[in-house]
Amino acid sequence: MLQIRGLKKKFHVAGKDIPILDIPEWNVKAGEKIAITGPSGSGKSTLLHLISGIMRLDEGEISIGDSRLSAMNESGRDRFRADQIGYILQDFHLIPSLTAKQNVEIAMNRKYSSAERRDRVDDWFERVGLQERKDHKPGELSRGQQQRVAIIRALISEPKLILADEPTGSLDWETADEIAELLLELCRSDLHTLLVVTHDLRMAERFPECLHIRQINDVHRRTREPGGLAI
Ligand SMILES: Nc1ncnc2c1ncn2[C@@H]1O[C@H](COP(=O)(O)OP(=O)(O)OP(=O)(O)O)[C@@H](O)[C@H]1O
Repeated sequence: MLQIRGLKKKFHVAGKDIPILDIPEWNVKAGEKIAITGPSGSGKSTLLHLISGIMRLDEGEISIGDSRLSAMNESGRDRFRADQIGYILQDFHLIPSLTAKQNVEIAMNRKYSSAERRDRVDDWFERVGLQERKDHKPGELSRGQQQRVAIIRALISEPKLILADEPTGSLDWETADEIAELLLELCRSDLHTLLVVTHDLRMAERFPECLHIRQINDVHRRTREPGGLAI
C-alpha cells in the first residue's frame, strides 16, 4: 500500500542544509497499523508530511497504492490527499464557527448523495458516541469530544490510508487512552492502513508494529514481542 525508496529530506536553515530523514526503504502492507516513535526533532512529523504530500521530498520515491506521489505536482498531491488520505492532528483543526456536523460535512468526499451524506454523518456520530453533540460548535465540546469529531472527519469518506500526528498529545491520559482505543477500533478492518506518530508509549504499545526513528540514518522497524515494543 505504501512504498518508500531512497527518501531523503533536508531543510535549509540559516544558509545551511540540515539533513532530517534518510530512509533507504520502507514498505507498509495494506491493513497494517504502525506507531512511529522517536525523540523530539527526529523527523516523525516530517515523515507524515511527506507521505501526505503536504511536503515534497528532495530525493527518492513515495508510492501509495498505484499512485506515485513523488511524481505529482502540488495540486495533484492536494487532490490525492483529499480523496485518499485521512489526516488526524493533535490540535483537531476544527473550524470554530461551524458545528461539529458541519465540520465533518465540508470535508466529505463529493461522491456521496445528500441522503447518503446525512445517513453517514448520523451513523458516524453515533459510532463515536457523539449523537447528542452534532449541533455543538467546537468551543462547546471537550478536547476529547473535539478529537472524536476530527476522527470522524478523517474517516467518514473511508480513506484507505489514515495518518495521525500525536492524536492524543494534548489530552489527559484517561482521554488519551479512550481516543487511542477508539482509533484502533474504528480502523481495525484490513481495509484501513493506520500510521500514528506518538510520544505516548502507552499508545505505541497498542500497536503490533513500530517504526522507530532514532536519528536520520537510524530508522528501524520493530514488531511487538511479549513485554512490549522494546523501543
Ligand atoms: N519547515 C521547516 N524548516 C526548517 N526546519 C524544520 C522545518 N520543519 C521541521 N524542521 C526541523 O526538522 C526536524 C524534524 O522536525 P519534526 O517536526 O519532523 O520532528 P518530530 O520528530 O516530529 O518532533 P516532535 O516529536 O518534537 O514533534 C526538527 O529539527 C525541526 O526543527
